[in-house]
This record gives sequence, C-alpha cells and structure tokens, in this order.
Amino acid sequence: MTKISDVEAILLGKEITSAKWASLMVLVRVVTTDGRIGYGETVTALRANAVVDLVKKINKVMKGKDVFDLEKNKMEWYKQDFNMSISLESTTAYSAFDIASWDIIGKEFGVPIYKLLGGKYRDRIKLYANGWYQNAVTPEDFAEKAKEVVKRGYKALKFDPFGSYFHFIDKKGLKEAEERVKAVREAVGDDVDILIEHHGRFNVDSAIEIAKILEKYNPLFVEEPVHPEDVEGLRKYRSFTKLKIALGERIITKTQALEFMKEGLVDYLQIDLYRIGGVTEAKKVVGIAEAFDVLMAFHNAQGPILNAVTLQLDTVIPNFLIQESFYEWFPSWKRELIRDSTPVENGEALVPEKPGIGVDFNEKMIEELRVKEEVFEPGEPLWVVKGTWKDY
Ligand SMILES: O=C(O)[C@H](O)[C@@H](O)[C@H](O)[C@H](O)CO
Ligand SMILES: [Mg+2]
Repeated sequence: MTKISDVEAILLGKEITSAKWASLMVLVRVVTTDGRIGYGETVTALRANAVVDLVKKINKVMKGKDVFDLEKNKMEWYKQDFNMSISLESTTAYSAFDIASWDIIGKEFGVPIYKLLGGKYRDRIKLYANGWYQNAVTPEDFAEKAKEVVKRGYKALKFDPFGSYFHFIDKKGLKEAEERVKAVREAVGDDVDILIEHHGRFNVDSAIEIAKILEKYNPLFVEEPVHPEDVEGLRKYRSFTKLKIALGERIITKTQALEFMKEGLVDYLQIDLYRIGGVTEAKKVVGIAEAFDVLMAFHNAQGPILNAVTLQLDTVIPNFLIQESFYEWFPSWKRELIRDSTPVENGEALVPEKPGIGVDFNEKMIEELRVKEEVFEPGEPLWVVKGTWKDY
C-alpha cells in the first residue's frame, strides 16, 4: 500500500521574467512511507504564502492515506475544508497534491500516466505560444516579436493587445489595440492563428466595441472577453458576435464549468489542472465538455510540472483543440529543473514518455532555488506579460 508519509510545499524562484505571476513556483512533493516521491505544482500570483499554509494542512489530513485513493482523498479534503469549492487557495493546494499522487501512481506502474488515462490519441501536441511579447508596446514591437515566434515553427500565438486599459476602453485604446492586432496579423500572415487574450479586463460594452474591430482579423478565439464572473455580460457578448469564445482558467469546480457549457457560452474550455482539482477532476470536466462538443485548450501558464502533466492529458483526449505553452519563454531554471524533458519542436510538444507525469526531476536544484516566501510589490499587474502595461 503506498501510504502517504509527507506532503510538503516548497517555494522556488529566481529572476522575474515575462510571466511575472509565475516567477515563483509552488512545488508540492509527496513522499510515501516506502520512499516513493511524486511532484505537483500550483499557482502563485499573490497567493503563494496562503497556498503553502494550506498544503501544510493537507499534509496533516493525508498522512497515512493511500496515494491511490484519489477520489476518497479528494472527498476527505472537501469534507475537512468547508470552503474548498469557493477557495482558489484550497483547490490549487489540493490540485498539486492530486498531480503529485498521479506522478507516484504512474511511477508505481513504470508508465507515463497517459497510459492510465486512456492511451495515446495523438503523438504530438499542437501548441500556441504565449509569453513571447515581453516589453512590447508599439505595433512594430509586437510584429517583430511575432515574426520570431513563427520562425520557431509555431502556427499559433496568443497576446493581450490592450496596454493599460481596464474595465473601459476608449477610442484611443481601441485604435492602439487594433494597430497591434493588425501589425501581428500582417507579420504572421493568414496561415498562423492569432488568439486575443482579454484577461477578463472589460465590461461588456467595451468588449463588444473590441469585438467589432477584431472580427476582420479572424482570430482563432477571443479569451475572457468580459470579467470572469460577468455571466450576464457574456450572454450579451455571445449574442452580439460570432467570434469563438475561450475561457475557464479561473474556474475551480466542474459545476462552474457545466454552467458555462449548458448555456453554450464557451467554445473552447481552458480549465487548468492546477485550479480544477488536478488530473482527477480535469478528466471529468473533459468528459462533460465532450458531451457538449466543447474542445479543450487547457490553460498552462505556470511551470514545468504543470506543463508536463497537462501534456499527459492532451495526449489522451479526443476533444482537443490546442495547448498553451510558455515553455520556450520560461526562465531557463524551469526547463533545467526537469532536465528539459518536455522540449518543443517546431511549435509542437512531444508526449513525455518517462514514468509518472513524464519528467526527469532535478532534485539537486531545489536548494539553490528555494525562497522563503512570496514578496509582492503593487505596480504593473502581475497577470500581464512583463512590460506591456503601457500605451503609446
Ligand atoms: O491565459 C493565460 O495564460 C493567463 O491569462 C495568463 O496570461 C495570466 O497572466 C496568468 O494565468 C495569471 O495567473
Ligand atoms: Mg488567460
């Protein structure tokens, strides 16, 4: 029996790069009584210290439990933490524990976990690039960086063209956003997909004004066009435009995901394994999405463990659209931490074949990367790509 002996959260970090929210990484290590080790990872973005504290409580609850009892363990945490289903901190702490549990389970059978989740539907995972436009402000900046992405072989790239606008956007903001989108479209041509990230910034009137200018550039999808909790606004937006809507990175339960799909408010679902409840819950949401003919485009904006485990699920599922990837724009320590075991080739990821989540974890790097706690300084919001919260 693979009894749990320890669940530990370790904060890792070094330099801040394009993905400021992920300059820290909450690594969760699960160890069993017979010395098996599994790794999970979870969110930071202002909450790392709270998440670390919750992992300490998960440790107390899970000691002595069997790492294979995924459903029973989840229900136990749900019972213990009265606020799990309304708490990002709790669901992300638990998600990392679930991912680490799957890592151990795969290693136990000596297989990558995709073999336990339904086998290979695809050998290579089509990616879209994110994180590539650090410090881009003018249309020329965006165009030049977009060309670099295409040179690397990507056939799709995502960016947020809205500078420092939030909630409202005015004529100047619309003009600047359009000039950036036009410049990228012209730089990459019609055969490369452009995906427009709104980061849930806008009220629906502003989002509709933006949709009017975006339609001519034929984006693959628009992401979080309105504030994430603004369902009324999303209904109005949906009735106004034919643009495909992607959302879901901030969804933390399958019930929330169901609500959006029941009303046909989402075309591409972007739940993230680190928020939804790990592999165990994500797989259930994929099944619900399949029933609604919704395709998956998992959010994946944190670190190398989350990237690897997401690729495991991408490999298996029939209703797959495309996978987000910051991998080539991570700080190098994030690739070194897993000995670059999930390389990108020509804008595609290969399926990681090592047992568990499929990475070769470099334990020795933990001590050099360990940090005491997350330090937050307000200013440019953490959630934009660094150096882009500017207008011109
Ligand atoms: O689609 C995405 O990758 C996300 O919106 C990122 O851009 C956010 O900044 C990050 O998820 C914040 O935690
Ligand atoms: Mg997003």
